[in-house]
Parts: sequence; structure tokens; C-alpha cells
Amino acid sequence: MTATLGLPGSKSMTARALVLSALAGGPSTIRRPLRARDTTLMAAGLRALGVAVDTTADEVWTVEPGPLRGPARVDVGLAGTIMRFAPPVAALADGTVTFDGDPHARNRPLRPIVEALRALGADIDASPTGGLPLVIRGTGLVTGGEAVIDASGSSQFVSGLLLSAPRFAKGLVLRHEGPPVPSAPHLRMTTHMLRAAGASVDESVPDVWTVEPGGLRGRSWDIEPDLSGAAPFFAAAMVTGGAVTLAGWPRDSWQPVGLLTELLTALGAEVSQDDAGLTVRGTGALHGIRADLSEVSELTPVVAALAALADGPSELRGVAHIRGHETDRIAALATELGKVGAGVVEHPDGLEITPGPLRAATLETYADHRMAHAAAVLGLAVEGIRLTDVACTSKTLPEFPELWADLVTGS
Ligand SMILES: O=C(O)C1=C[C@@H](OP(=O)(O)O)[C@@H](O)[C@H](O)C1
Ligand SMILES: C=C(OP(=O)(O)O)C(=O)O
Repeated sequence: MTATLGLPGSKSMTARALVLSALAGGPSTIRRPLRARDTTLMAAGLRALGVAVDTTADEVWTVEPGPLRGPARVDVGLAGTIMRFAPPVAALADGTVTFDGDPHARNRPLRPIVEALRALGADIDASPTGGLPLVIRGTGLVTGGEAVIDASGSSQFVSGLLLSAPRFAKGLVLRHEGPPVPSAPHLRMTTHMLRAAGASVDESVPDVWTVEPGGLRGRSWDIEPDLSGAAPFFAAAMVTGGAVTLAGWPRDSWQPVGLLTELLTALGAEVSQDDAGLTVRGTGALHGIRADLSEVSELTPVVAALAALADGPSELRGVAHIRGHETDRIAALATELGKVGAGVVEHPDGLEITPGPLRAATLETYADHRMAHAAAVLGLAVEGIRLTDVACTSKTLPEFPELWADLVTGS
């Protein structure tokens, strides 16, 4: 298998570009955005709040900010980015905004950001568990100032508050207290993009972020191809001993390409970058690894699938918080990898995986796109792997089934 892929834009960058553009003082364009369920629901949510978001063209979306106002209803689907990034925007609106989403979205953690927003002056009703559905009674103003948060459950609690913070009357000084915040590269993406929109952000003190109040500039955002979306395709090259190139990869990226390279290299791949893009080559070897995946936790399902196919045991730790992702990914991986015959020990913060003779099985996706990716990777090496539902991949890459079929059949 040798293939060059042109993947759509990063989910995380598209979500941030939409929110920052909605909060800016003038119009913006978003070039090569991701068109998927998470980002089209984000656009719809911002539109409901009074922002003119035009997503008609595939290549460029345009955003014309307007006065933020309710009443409005926002459907978050199953998107962490919407349920954590949009409530601070709604708190800035004049009027009542309600948030709800898919059944499992109600189980995803939200309380820390709701409590921080209340401390910053917002009026919010949440469910008894502290999560969805939310009712936010906006007055057109969030006072802002100092807040303390435990963001060990998701970096998105911090990102969500920071993205809207320039519009808080007193800005924001946010301090994290608790076990480490996961997904540090996503926090850096947030602060990079805030600065690119003209915000003044200080992150020089560990676990403290300061955002000065002030206007955000409308601008043109160039969205990079989605690195996490590329992971199953890279894994395919590794399982088959082929090569997959992600085209259009920038020299300077806001996504954690260094961490991904380290990880895939440890698993046995060769990773290189040139004008053609970012290339991952299988070497015929797949090694077991011990890794702390906290910084790249959304890659856990695909890495776990590779670990089940490796030449020795693996230990993947540091990802307790992925029990709060689209599904409890630690429990889901333990169950599904067990079904195919891998030896799995479940820990509160990860998995030990011992490859065994693998067998055919029907794998549950739990409405989780990355569980579908993991099953697809296993299916390259094990006869008779079936998925209960591939449509869940529309969350971040609706083209996944076609792209995967093309890759596997070499068309
Ligand atoms: O800010 C973002 O765009 C994201 C942050 C991470 O969330 P967690 O910190 O909850 O893992 C990541 O897993 C998610 O897919 C996207
Ligand atoms: C954790 C993920 O998504 P979300 O943004 O919904 O948290 C993910 O895409 O792996």
C-alpha cells in the first residue's frame, strides 16, 4: 500500500477559528475548514447566537460577527469542543441560550467550566450532575477576573474559557488546581490562535493563564490537515508495511507532529517530511511500547489497535480522562480488544495490552469515531473484523469509509 492523502482540515483548529471569528470585531475567512458533524454543529450554534457563518463553499467559510443574542438553542451533538467552547460565548449573549446534545453528551464532564463561568459572573442552570442540558441566561456581559478550575478532566475547560476571555470585562486570570491538565498541545493551539487574533495572553506561569480584555481582530485562518484524523491511515501503512503521505502538511504546525512522530517511531514506523508532505512508512516491524499518552490522548484507540498487533506487550498510561471522551475509551478498548483475543489489563488511567492470536469479531463502536478507526486498523490484519456502525466517523471525517476503502483496495 502506497498512498498520498489529502485530508480535510483539523477539527480543533476549525472549532477555534469559528469561535474566535465569531467574537472578533470584523469579518473573517476560514480556508480549508473541516466539514464534519462537530464543526457544522459549531457553525450552527454560533449562527443561532446571531453570527453570520456561511459554510456553503467547501474551500472557504466566512464569518461576519453580529451582536450575540438569545433566545437560542445549541445542539452540541457529541462534540467536546462545542459543549466547552460555546457556553462562554453564550454567556456573552443578551438572552437565554440552552445547550443539549446526543444522549452520551449528557455524561461528558462539564461541571468545572460551568462553575468557573458562574464565578466569573454568568447565570447558568445545569443538570444535577453539573452537565448538559444547560440554560445560560446571558445579560450581554461577563465580568471575568480571577477563577480557579480543576481541568484534569479535559484541557477543553481551559481552552473554552480562554477563547472568550478577551471579551470578558476584566479579562481572565485562570488557575488550574488538581492533577495535571491533559492534552497540552491543544492548550498551546488555543494560546497561539488567540494571539494570532490579536489577544494578549500570558502562560509563563505553569497552570496559570492570563488574558487581557480587548478586541479580537477578524482575519484569514488557514486550517492545517487534521493530524489525528490521519492517524488511522498512518497506522494502515504500519500494519501493511506500506507508506502513507499526508499531503499539504505545513513546515510549521500548530498540531503535535513531533509527539506523533516519536510515538509512531517507537511503534516501528519511519516518519519523514518533505515537500510532498508528512510520510509514515511501515518497516514490517510493530513494537510494543510503554507510553504516557496524556499529551496525545485522542490517539489512544488507534495506538491501542497497533499495540494489539505488535511483537510484544504494551502499556499505555496517563489517560484517565479519556473515560470522559465520546465513550469511556479505556473500558471500550478493554472490551473490544478482549473480543479479538488480545490480553488486556484495565487500569484507572490506561491499559496493558498483550498481543495474542487474534480472531474474527464484531466490534462495537459506541458512537465513537476513534473506536471505529481502531476497528478498521485491526481489520487490516485480522480476517472477519466487523464494525457495528461506521457512520459515527462523520463526527470528524465523513469521508472515512470511502477514503479507507480506496486505501485498502489501492484505488
Ligand atoms: O481542544 C481540542 O480541540 C481538543 C482537546 C482534547 O480534549 P481533552 O483534553 O478532553 O482530551 C482532545 O482530546 C480533543 O479531541 C480535542
Ligand atoms: C476527544 C475527542 O473529541 P471531543 O472534541 O468531542 O472531546 C476526539 O475527537 O477524540
